Amino acid sequence: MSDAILQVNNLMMRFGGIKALNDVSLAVERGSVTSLIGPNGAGKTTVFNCLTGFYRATGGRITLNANQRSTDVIQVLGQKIHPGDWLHPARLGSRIWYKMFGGAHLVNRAGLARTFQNIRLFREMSVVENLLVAQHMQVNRQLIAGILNTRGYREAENRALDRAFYWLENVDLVGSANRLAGTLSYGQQRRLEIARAMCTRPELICLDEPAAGLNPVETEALSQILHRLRADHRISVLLIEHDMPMVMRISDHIVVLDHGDVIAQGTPQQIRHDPRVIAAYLGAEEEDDHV
Ligand SMILES: Nc1ncnc2c1ncn2[C@@H]1O[C@H](COP(=O)(O)OP(=O)(O)OP(=O)(O)O)[C@@H](O)[C@H]1O
Repeated sequence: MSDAILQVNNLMMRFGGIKALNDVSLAVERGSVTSLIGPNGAGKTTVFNCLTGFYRATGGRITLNANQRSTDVIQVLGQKIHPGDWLHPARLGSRIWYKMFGGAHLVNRAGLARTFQNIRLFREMSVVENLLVAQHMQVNRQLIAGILNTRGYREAENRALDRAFYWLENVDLVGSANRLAGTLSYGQQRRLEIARAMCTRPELICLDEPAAGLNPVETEALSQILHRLRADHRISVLLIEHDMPMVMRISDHIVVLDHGDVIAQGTPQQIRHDPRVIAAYLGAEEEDDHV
């Protein structure tokens, strides 16, 4: 039986006249690694941006089933108010509420975290500070509690520190905890981004090209981390990646986008031999060289 942590139905995204996403439907099974692949400009990052609230989708439905509840992502990001809503006070009230207080933070709180194609760390902060900042939504932030240094405040701070070191250990960065994030190697910064996302306690993590710019040793270390996220922590992973050997090795399910449409989905074995994928993404005559 299907147990999808993320269900995307008929997602559409337009930028003026450009249709970045036409009609995208996909599902991420709980505890799986699902990869989103496709040629440059296919719409992969746009899907991530719609999932995480960086863009407000033009149409479709996104349902996140995490933290023991179902979240309508498009609703919590805040939708336009339509004239018909005035006839339904409850719906109108909810729309006004999410217009005022909704946003990407609610998607994160519902159990989804992401990393970016271009690394976005606080470069002038230490590694551990980057992880503490990520937790500010969960930590007791009351000004008075901080000034009085109450027991509750200290306990919350200690828990945040424990969680930061827990994830630093998982991504093999404990030894660099006090270094400035900007001084880490590229591979280390990528791993720190994953640790930072994990500090927000997601059940689904969306990684945008985490292997970009990594050497083979770093790529292997990254694959191991993703394997542990799933095996040891039951985290579901949605991955955008151009490194085909890695995608084929670690994915349970692959979704292929081209020009804003899903042109194929299936197991790595099925995708490897799908003629539409080969034609659109890899070049039919170069099949053996790339996959
Ligand atoms: N903010 C934006 N404004 C206008 N067009 C955009 C915007 N964001 C994306 N697009 C367009 O949407 C299409 C899909 O872009 P997207 O970045 O999602 O592709 P991608 O599959 O992630 O590509 P890549 O593999 O190169 O990162 C492209 O034609 C792009 O130019």
